[in-house]
Amino acid sequence: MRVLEDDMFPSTPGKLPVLRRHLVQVLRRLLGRAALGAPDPRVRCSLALRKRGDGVVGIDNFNSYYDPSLKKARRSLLASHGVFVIEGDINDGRLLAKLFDVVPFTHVLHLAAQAGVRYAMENPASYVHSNIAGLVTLLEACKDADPQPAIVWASSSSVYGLNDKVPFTESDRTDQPASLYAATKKAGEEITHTYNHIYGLSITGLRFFTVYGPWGRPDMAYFSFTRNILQGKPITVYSGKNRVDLARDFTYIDDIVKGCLGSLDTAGKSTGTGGKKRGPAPYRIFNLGNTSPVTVPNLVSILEKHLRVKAKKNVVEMPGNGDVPFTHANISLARQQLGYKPTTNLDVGLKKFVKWYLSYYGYTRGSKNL
Ligand SMILES: NC(=O)c1ccc[n+]([C@@H]2O[C@H](COP(=O)([O-])OP(=O)(O)OC[C@H]3O[C@@H](n4cnc5c(N)ncnc54)[C@H](O)[C@@H]3O)[C@@H](O)[C@H]2O)c1
Ligand SMILES: O=C(O)[C@H]1O[C@H](OP(=O)(O)OP(=O)(O)OC[C@H]2O[C@@H](n3ccc(=O)[nH]c3=O)[C@H](O)[C@@H]2O)[C@H](O)[C@@H](O)[C@@H]1O
Repeated sequence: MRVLEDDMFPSTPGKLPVLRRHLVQVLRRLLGRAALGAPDPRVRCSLALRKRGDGVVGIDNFNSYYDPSLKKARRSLLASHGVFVIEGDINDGRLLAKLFDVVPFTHVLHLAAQAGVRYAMENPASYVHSNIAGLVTLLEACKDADPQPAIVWASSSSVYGLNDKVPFTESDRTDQPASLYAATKKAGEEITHTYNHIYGLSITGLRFFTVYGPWGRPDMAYFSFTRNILQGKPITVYSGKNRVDLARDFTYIDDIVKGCLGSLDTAGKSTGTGGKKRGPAPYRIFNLGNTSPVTVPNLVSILEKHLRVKAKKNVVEMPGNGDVPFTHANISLARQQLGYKPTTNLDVGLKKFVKWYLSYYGYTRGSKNL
């Protein structure tokens, strides 16, 4: 669905005025209060915002990092709830400028990125394209917009890198990234700080900790393990040095959504106009984790229980591929300032994921395929 084609937004007044007026009317009707984001924090945040009456427009380039049909299915789900997702790249400054020209966005929830820690060794340029160049293009559009929106965006727990002080606290050092992905997210934190400092953009960076759940990302361990286990294929379980288990502070999508909405609601206004700062604006960074790390072998056991299938495991020592041995969030700051309180443990969250997975991919319990 290409709802908003580039040429539907003439910069010359008078060109296609009727279409433009019509679009403005449609979008204004839909957008009481708008958030520009991509769809799975994206899908869930968009739906939660729509449910409470906010208007939402998304943008996604539907790249093929993983199966684009899943991305398109999310878009259909969103469309059925009145959320438009424009097919476009955040590096397209003209498209963004025209969008901001038509819609007075109050907030931007920026979740588009090249995600994945290990893929950065295969395709480093994609991280620079989306997480650095794309971020700057988006910030330029926000800085020039009138009104300037408040920005909430996804950083990553990976910025803690080789930090071994647990739990990870926002003030801990983040200058030892273990992957290019982490380095681009850390760069994003510095870049957004600059736009806050010079142009008065209100910025909130959220360090998500290994997010999982329905409609999630097929490249992530919980998702690819599920696929392989159901297909009878082996899974590779990484371990640390001397076979120490790796652990993650796995965080359920609905908890992340609550943190995102809490951030949007407390963001505070941007203070610039005409590309000039008129006063100080908030710059905030929060951990959004679950605060109870689980080892990867435990993740596998929980999946086996809900799938009712035994995994074929190959345990190999973690290759030097950008992984870190463990993550663990201190969420005191988010609790105090956003009212963030995760409530879903990994067992409950994976049960919901497995239910969605079986239904989405057409498995029926008791039949030949399961
Ligand atoms: N899932 C996690 O565990 C996790 C943890 C920490 C941070 N994050 C961050 O949260 C955000 C959402 O992550 P996700 O897991 O839903 O990933 P995802 O890959 O499912 O979502 C990112 C979306 O952005 C789109 N995109 C990428 N580059 C783009 C570009 N240049 N222009 C337009 N669209 C583009 C992709 O097509 C994709 O649909 C990302 O910023 C990610 O780095 C995720
Ligand atoms: O929290 C974050 O910031 C990061 O969380 C996840 O990264 P990661 O924790 O590596 O998530 P997975 O790829 O799902 O891996 C989870 C665990 O399983 C392990 N794993 C992964 C893949 C595999 O085949 N085998 C395996 O044992 C990893 O080493 C890791 O310990 C996301 O993929 C990143 O985009 C995100 O930024």
